Amino acid sequence: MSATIIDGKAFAAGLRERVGKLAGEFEAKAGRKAGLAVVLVGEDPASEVYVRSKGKATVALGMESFEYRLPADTPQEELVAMVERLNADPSVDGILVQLPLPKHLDEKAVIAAVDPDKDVDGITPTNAGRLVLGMDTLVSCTPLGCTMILKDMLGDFSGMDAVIVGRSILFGKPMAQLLLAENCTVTMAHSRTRDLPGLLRRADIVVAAVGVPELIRGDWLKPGAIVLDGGINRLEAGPGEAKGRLVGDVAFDEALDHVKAITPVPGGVGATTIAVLMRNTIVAAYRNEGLDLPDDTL
Ligand SMILES: Nc1nc2c(c(=O)[nH]1)N[C@@H](CN(C=O)c1ccc(C(=O)N[C@@H](CCC(=O)O)C(=O)O)cc1)CN2
Repeated sequence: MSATIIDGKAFAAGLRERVGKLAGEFEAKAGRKAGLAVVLVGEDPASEVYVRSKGKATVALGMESFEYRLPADTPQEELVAMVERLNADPSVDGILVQLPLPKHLDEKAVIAAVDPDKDVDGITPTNAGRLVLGMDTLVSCTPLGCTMILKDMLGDFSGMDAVIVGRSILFGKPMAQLLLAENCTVTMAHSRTRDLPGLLRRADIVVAAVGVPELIRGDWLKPGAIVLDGGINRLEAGPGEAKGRLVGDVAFDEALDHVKAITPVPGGVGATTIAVLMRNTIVAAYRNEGLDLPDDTL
């Protein structure tokens, strides 16, 4: 079987174009640009890259970017105080605290300090609860990107068996809620799951977000499955390589022989994350100004 390789970059480009138009219309209506504040604590190299890309994308789409870089030893109270200042700032529509935070910080308490109306990560207790209750809310970017891709590909996927590997607050848990809302039969697998190959062999949809390079082998997958790989794992650099290769949680080359469609790494669901963040920011901006979003294309 020759699988379709799902192009996350093309999906992201289309979404960015729609967000850019809405950002221009927002500025004309509100008399100001929509604004996204990103807070980075410490110097994790991957986080630095993501934060820089978020700032660039925000500006490129005609929105305002506010970037805050705090030292790795920032005390909890200082970080929470910064979040509270951003909550009160009317030029800020979206707030994102880049994760992971340094170990001494209480991640859950910091997230809980974000105003749910500005929570463009969709992970405050209020927004996580709203998602569970099936209410309209801001939703974590990568799982929302996965759901948008599935809707584009399949339209209706009611009744399909979906297995999610990984139970993080940013990915696995919101992904499960989104697939439940689409009437999938959802199973969550994780590090203590006893028979992962057995579960996966029954899955029409597999979403991997576990952070273990190429954990999921091709012959664990049901023929004709759709695989969304959210793993971004950098392998050790080989001889003569400056950097190791990026691979997902699924053994991609093996999977190609089994599945109907699969996202690559890089260029798959990870590549949609920042475009969806832009989408969440413009949605938050319209809502925060009490404006109706002009169309349904987001
Ligand atoms: N507060 C948050 N923190 C983190 C999130 C998040 O959604 N909110 N997600 C990840 C990191 N992340 C954004 O922050 C992110 C991950 C991946 C990509 C991306 O563009 N991936 C590319 C490859 C990138 C590369 O070459 O390294 C791809 O998969 O094609 C963007 C953003 C954790 N933290």
